[in-house]
Amino acid sequence: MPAAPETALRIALPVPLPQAFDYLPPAGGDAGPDWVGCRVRVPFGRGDGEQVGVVVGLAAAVPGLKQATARLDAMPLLQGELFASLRWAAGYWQAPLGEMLATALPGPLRAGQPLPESCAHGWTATAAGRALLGEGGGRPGKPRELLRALAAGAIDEDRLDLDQPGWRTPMRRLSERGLAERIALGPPAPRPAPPGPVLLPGQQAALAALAQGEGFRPLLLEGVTGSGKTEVYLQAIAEHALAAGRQALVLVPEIGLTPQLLDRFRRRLGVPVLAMHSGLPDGERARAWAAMARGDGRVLVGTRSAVFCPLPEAGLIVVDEEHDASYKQQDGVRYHARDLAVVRARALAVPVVLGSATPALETLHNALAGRYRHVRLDRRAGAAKPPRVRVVDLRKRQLQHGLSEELLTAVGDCLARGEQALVFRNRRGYAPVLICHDCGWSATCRRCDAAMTVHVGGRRLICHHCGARATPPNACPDCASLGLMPQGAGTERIEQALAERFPEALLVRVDRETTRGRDAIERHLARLGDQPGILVGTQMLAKGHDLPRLTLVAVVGVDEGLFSADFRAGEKLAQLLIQVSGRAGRADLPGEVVLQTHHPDHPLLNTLLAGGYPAVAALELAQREAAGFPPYAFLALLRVEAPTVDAVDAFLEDAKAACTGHDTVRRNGPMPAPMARRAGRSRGQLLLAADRRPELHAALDAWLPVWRGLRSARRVRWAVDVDPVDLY
Ligand SMILES: Nc1ncnc2c1ncn2[C@@H]1O[C@H](COP(=O)(O)OP(=O)(O)OP(=O)(O)O)[C@@H](O)[C@H]1O
Ligand SMILES: [Zn+2]
Repeated sequence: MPAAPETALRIALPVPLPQAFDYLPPAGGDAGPDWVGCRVRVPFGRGDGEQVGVVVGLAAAVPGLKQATARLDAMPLLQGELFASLRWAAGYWQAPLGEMLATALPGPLRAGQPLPESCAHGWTATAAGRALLGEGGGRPGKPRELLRALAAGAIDEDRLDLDQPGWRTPMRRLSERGLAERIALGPPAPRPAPPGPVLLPGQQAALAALAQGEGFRPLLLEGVTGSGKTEVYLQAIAEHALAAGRQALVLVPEIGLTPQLLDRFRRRLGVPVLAMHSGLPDGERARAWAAMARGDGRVLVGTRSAVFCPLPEAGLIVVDEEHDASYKQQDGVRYHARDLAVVRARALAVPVVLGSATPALETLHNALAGRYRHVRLDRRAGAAKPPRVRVVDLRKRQLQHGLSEELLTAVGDCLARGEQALVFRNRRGYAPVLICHDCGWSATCRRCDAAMTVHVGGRRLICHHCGARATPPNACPDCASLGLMPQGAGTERIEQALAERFPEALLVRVDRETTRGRDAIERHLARLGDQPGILVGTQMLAKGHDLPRLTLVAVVGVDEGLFSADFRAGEKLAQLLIQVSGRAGRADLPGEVVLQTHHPDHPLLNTLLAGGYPAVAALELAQREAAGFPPYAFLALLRVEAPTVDAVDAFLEDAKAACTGHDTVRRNGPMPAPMARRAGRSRGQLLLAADRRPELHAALDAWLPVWRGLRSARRVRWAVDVDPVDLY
């Protein structure tokens, strides 16, 4: 009888439990250091349940341990800097290590599939296949059709997916008969990279800041829209990655990863540029991950989760639009991709560029404190001039579906010049609320503390928080009056109003209703092309695409943002206004921005108009400091939800009572969440704040285990959000 193994594998599993689990190695295996970082399949839970986990260490074997079923990697999949950074991330964002590691892996790897080959594959006709083609290609049918397609040369599998749907089965038949074979396609030949423009002094200063010194070099590149930040990224990649034989990672916000951008990178860099975003099939994402892990991939451009890519030969990390909220994951493991990117750059000892026209106040604060180098690009590159801004005072004005006569005239003039206008309204639907003109009743969601949005010209009510739908009543349920009226205007109503006023004009609406799927924005914009016309849309249009004929941006409904309770509201509103305004006049045509408001004297608007974003940032920073908010304090939010408010309150009371010691950490609450009911569940929270980050983390490390053990925790769902971006 073989001796029982003395060493067990310590395995992190993707389950919401803080601890790792010990297993014996699979039959015939000896646990040793070469297992660490490899995936294993293990029995877990009841019956024949299984999980794929990652070996995170070794432990002494004790009697009664179960045995792992299989080792899935011969070589560690997670190692070195990436493994260390993920451990750090799990600790920082208070996530179980197993969940953090699972979050970091593309789907197929999480499910236990082998690391895919990093090169693309294709199919080609064999000699026998070509001989058969010479004789006519055999019997008619799908296999013959495919074989004919291969006559001209190998076709890669991505292409086949596009052009020959359902090709795999007939191709297998061809391959079984020895007529076609699968081949690895080598990397495409490098193309000569065309030289970029001569850099402006600001751009040169940015590159010089990166070139200066060694190791970790964080740079805040604060450049107004169109000032040439992307040009800086491109040259920095060429210099610090490609010319040095190293890799570059570029993070972009979800809506910023446009085909236009990828195309620009590919053309200018002359090497293959891998992409990673939510629109790609899982297999493709795993392949990009594998290519970077093996060092075959040189440049990866991706959204939030691309921050988890292995960078064994890292040379540079870029985070574009670093202030963008989409870098923060809002459920599951609530990590922040920008912050992790900076941590990784430090661990990798490489430069990192954080670029934005409107930097997050946290980032700006780091730059002002001297922790980051800071280069400003104050002017647009090329011929484009900054747009002229006009504020339209709405007080006592007649409005047509939320639009003032000034705004409509400006749109009309723009169309008459043969140019394009963007009417921006960050609210989809027909109207934000349906009210009774006689008694003030309004239609609210039965399951949420929120008004229902009016859609389809008033024929449907939809809750934007839980998706509930309802038919509007014919009469007011409270007073039976027939005077029910949609109040305010969303994109749908604005589109209608514009169509009435400009019946001849080409109108394109871009919001979540009209734009499903990744390519939908592209298709909308292609429909508009270079013709005169009007775009109506939400935030989706705030950045990304270059629209050279767009000269007017009209902003409708900024006032909600001026009076929000959210401590970040001012920052967010200023960022949005600047991003949207930046769409006007990007080429040689001058741009104009029209801003409608009932509060033309609001300090935020005045500061923005007089001093731009830097002035707003200074104002907001002073307010944050006075109020003890980030970046001058560090926050963690305990979020709780349950079917009943009693369960929520009971847990929060217990959790707060368990917050012992750590007196420098302020406990605010328990209190209801700003939206106290959502989708039929009650929501509450406890806000923790500290002046120093280590104090906050020490408290969390002490309290979380206690919270987990509370009886009242069983009746609720709860999560800790470290550095929450919003308090909802
Ligand atoms: N040094 C330069 N000389 C001439 N043209 C330039 C220069 N740098 C950038 N440009 C051009 O100016 C335009 C804006 O540049 P770029 O896209 O790099 O700016 P950006 O700051 O990244 O823009 P955005 O804020 O939209 O992300 C582009 O058409 C670009 O080709
Ligand atoms: Zn609802």
